[in-house]
Amino acid sequence: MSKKKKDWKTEKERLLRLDREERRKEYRRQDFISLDKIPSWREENRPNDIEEGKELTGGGGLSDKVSLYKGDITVLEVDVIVNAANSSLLGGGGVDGCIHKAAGSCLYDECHSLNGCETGKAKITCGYDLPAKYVIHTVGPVARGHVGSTETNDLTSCYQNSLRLMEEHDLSTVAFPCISTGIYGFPNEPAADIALNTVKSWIEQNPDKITRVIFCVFLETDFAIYKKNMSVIFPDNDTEVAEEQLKEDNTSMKSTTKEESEDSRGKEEIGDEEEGDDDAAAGNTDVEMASQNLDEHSGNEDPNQEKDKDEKENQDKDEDVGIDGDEESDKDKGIDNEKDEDKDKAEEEQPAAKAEDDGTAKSTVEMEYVSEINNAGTSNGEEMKDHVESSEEPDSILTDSIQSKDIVEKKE
Ligand SMILES: NC(=O)c1ccc[n+]([C@H]2O[C@H](COP(=O)([O-])OP(=O)(O)OC[C@H]3O[C@@H](n4cnc5c(N)ncnc54)[C@H](O)[C@@H]3O)[C@@H](O)[C@H]2O)c1
Repeated sequence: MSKKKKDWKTEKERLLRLDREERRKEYRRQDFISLDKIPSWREENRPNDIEEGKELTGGGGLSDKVSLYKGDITVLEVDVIVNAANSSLLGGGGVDGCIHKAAGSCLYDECHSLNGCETGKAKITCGYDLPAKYVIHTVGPVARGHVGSTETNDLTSCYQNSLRLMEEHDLSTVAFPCISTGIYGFPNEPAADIALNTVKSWIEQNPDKITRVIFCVFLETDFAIYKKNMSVIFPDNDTEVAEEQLKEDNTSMKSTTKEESEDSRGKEEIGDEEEGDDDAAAGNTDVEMASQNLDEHSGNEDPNQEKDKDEKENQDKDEDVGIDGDEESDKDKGIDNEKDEDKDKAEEEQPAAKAEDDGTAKSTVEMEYVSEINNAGTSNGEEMKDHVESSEEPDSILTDSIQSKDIVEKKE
């Protein structure tokens, strides 16, 4: 006898009324990680001071408000985790797949009511069975290894819009994955630079609005990049040398980025012409703010009224971008565009993430991403346990990860 399907609005209202202790009983997994178990960047870099019993001097600065965590974002007990979603918001693979599996089917149902999301924008839902109270879904740019001004603006908007949506809901602890650096192919280093600098600027402008931003990395590559960059971008209050290093790095970064943008300008100008036409038609701008008026007690206001034709065109454009893992199949589009099928049918047809190598540039990025994923571990060096347990969700995503592992084995 299958479990009675829960209505997402009722479930959301019930869960958001619970206090922490009561909510903890509802987490799908009990091996969650509470915030007090995650050291701030400053604490992480002054362990010997703590050992020697020294009072941590300074503090209250930026490095107290950020953390670097290596592991599965779905175990973090924070106000909100950010999902690197696709424009359909109907799940897929990678971190999106993990979050949907860990949150349960109500997440899919609430996402289905949101009618998609444009690149660079963000929408918020309840966290349901996750230790996080909420999930902010943002859609990163499909970079495929190239970074022009559009990709940079779109990724910056993902972080800005997520932080502003968090503030609108009076939330103060948030965890970000490495948005767009997986199947969307945004190079890891510039993506980390955008993430760290956008978050830094936002905290400097809203110091009292944030308790902690956790950069949740999954791959060894990202862990090394963030560790290096954070010691420069979030220096300890009394570490002068980092400022000097920051100036040097910025100079070198500027010249590299300048070269890169000159290099990609050719590609981008072509892209812009096409995109310009679309954008003009769609009336979209890369950094336009997205916010969603949510009445927490009655669930989401239906964004359909506000979703105009342009946004729909833009959404279709996203779907045409040809990223297999994200493209909704025609059947799925049928669900979206024609009539609201019941959940079971929709669930069977959730877009299955395809991991097979289709020979495009993306597969190089994906291969790197997949080969590294097997060595992911937590920030304290423990072997990464496969935190995400099976759920009533279709196991297309599970197949996806098995497939991707097969690819790695074959490769080896
Ligand atoms: N990676 C895949 O095989 C795959 C396939 C289909 C769709 N997707 C997803 O990819 C699209 C978005 O691309 P993207 O590059 O922004 O996202 P992504 O491909 O999920 O990669 C973003 C980052 O998240 C990391 N990551 C993966 N699992 C976790 C986890 N449990 N906790 C923390 N971090 C994790 C991953 O290593 C990468 O650094 C969406 O369509 C979404 O559905 C991924």
